[in-house]
Amino acid sequence: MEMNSAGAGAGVARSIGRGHLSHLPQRPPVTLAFHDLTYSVRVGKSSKIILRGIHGEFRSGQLTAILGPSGAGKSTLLNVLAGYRVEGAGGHVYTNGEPRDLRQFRKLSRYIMQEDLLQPYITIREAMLIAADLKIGVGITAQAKLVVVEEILQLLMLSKAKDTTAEKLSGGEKKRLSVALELLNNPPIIFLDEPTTGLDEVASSMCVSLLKRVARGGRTVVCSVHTPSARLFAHFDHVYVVADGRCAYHGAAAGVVPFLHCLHLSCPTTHNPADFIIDVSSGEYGSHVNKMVAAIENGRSQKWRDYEVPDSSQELELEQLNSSGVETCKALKHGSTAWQQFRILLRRMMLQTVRNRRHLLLRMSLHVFLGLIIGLLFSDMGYDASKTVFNYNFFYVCLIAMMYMPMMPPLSTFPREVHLIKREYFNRWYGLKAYYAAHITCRTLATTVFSLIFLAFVYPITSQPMELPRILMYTAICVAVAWISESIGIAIASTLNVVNSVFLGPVLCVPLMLLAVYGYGMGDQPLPIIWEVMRSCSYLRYGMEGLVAAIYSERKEDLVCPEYADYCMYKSIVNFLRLMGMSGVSFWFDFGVLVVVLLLMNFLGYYLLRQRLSPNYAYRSIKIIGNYVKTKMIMSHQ
Ligand SMILES: Nc1ncnc2c1ncn2[C@@H]1O[C@H](COP(=O)(O)OP(=O)(O)OP(=O)(O)O)[C@@H](O)[C@H]1O
Repeated sequence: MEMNSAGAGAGVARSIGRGHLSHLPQRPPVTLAFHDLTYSVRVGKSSKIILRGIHGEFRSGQLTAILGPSGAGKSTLLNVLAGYRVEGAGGHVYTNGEPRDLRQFRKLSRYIMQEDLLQPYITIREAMLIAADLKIGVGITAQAKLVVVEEILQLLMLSKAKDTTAEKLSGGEKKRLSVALELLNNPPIIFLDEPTTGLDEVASSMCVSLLKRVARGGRTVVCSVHTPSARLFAHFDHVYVVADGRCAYHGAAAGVVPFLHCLHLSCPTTHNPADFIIDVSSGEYGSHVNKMVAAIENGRSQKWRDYEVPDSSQELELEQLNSSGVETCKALKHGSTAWQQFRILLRRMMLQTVRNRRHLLLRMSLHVFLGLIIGLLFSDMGYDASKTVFNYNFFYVCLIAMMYMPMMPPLSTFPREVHLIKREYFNRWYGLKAYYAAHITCRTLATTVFSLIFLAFVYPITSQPMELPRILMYTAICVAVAWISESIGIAIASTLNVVNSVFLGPVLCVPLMLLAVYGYGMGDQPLPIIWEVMRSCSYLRYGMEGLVAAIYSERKEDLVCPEYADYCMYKSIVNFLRLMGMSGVSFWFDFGVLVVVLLLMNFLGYYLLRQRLSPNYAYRSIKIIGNYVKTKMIMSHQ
């Protein structure tokens, strides 16, 4: 079995070696160096040091592996170097010998995270073309983009699966697609967090071989790897071992065994050198970490760096790829304008929405089902003078349906989407404004269609007035409430995870629902100012007044008192409105307030999402205060 997989792996490596990336724009090589790098986090009252003044250098054209025992700080090092974690980091980072400008560096580097965050209902080919439109933009023709995409798919051996949607891809294919998407504008530095985790031996070998090939094109490729096999280990040009936040080895992969030998630690010939150095670093063979850190000077020593002379043919390839048409670093900005990004993202979101048939069907059935149930519960009550209060309740039930149904989907799906946006936004696929505008447009369209389906059932079944202006006004208020509720859902889900979002959303609705109807039925008697203020905080209140205004305002005729009823107390609409304290309601005022609330909620959602992706000083301060209060509360509780 081992033999077979080894053979397959070698075959894969050979075939990858034949791939080309000639159509990609050429970039200048970037060597990344770091001196005295530290990273600490606050844990309660104290701070925990994760990286302890380490040094190192990752060169262009080389594939670097960051190894180490679990919890040593590999991912943290990758996050800090990629600029993904900035707060709590110290030390100096240099690119090509110059101090790193983080803003500029983010344009140069791409970070492929451990999770395969892909759009599930989009095929590989579509995903690549969409990414090409976003990243390469209109600078090249559609035909040229196709060539670039085909070239990368071939290199990453994804051509056979190019018409398969991402949800159906194997683990290895998903990983390769993540890499392929980031290769599109040929970044000079690529960071990968554990690209082989979850892959079998052959898939891991294929993945690392292609990364080596990508590196050979003049890129700096750095990945953290969990216990690589001996064969996988041999692919790496450079190995950086982290042990308890310090550098325990920094040099050529082939130098690991001689390095350990110099420290009187002999790796048995049958042992995988990667396993051995990780075992030694984790203290399994005694306390040797200090010795290793001292020998390698916490990463400063270059002694083992060039232990083996690099292959000259590889050098040649590197030369060729970087010899002509090199674009400047500044060219690595967004490839498309905000308007183009909006259109491309909207197309992608529409595709996702339409292809998620099960979800669409579920939402549709739910709206039809609730439309029928609510309609039948309040059937024919629209003109019935003996049921005026029930009709009023129908308005309220309509609002609650229009609040919950659009709010729940973003609460459960958007937190995951935020992770995807994080990756794409961090890797500079698009601007957040374009994304948010496309997201709101796509969601709004779906919500409008579903709300109309719901209203198409309840309005006629409950015998509301069949006058066009009233129908339009009723629909406008319901749809506005649905949009606001959806925006609130998005704002909550922009900040919290699924569990907390799904808890907070419905809980938050309870006071909104209570405040919406508090004080109605007391006539024109004024409420205490505090209740007036609190009531005005619930957008549902404006929804309620808007619906009442839509159906009852300026209605001259009385409602019909059925024969079976002895007495109809609320036959006169004017009297009913007076009793409810709603005599002066104005549709346009309530609709106007709802529009303002809608705009505010959308701004809030955008602001929270932006802060989640790149928090500003004020937001960070609020978080620190929040954490401090939380810690205090926990401590006082103990
Ligand atoms: N925000 C944080 N708060 C507290 N501790 C943290 C935080 N981030 C990381 N750590 C700790 O820092 C150490 C290094 O974490 P890191 O994820 O970098 O390890 P790793 O080497 O990648 O581990 P693994 O191989 O298991 O993924 C761990 O002990 C982890 O618990």
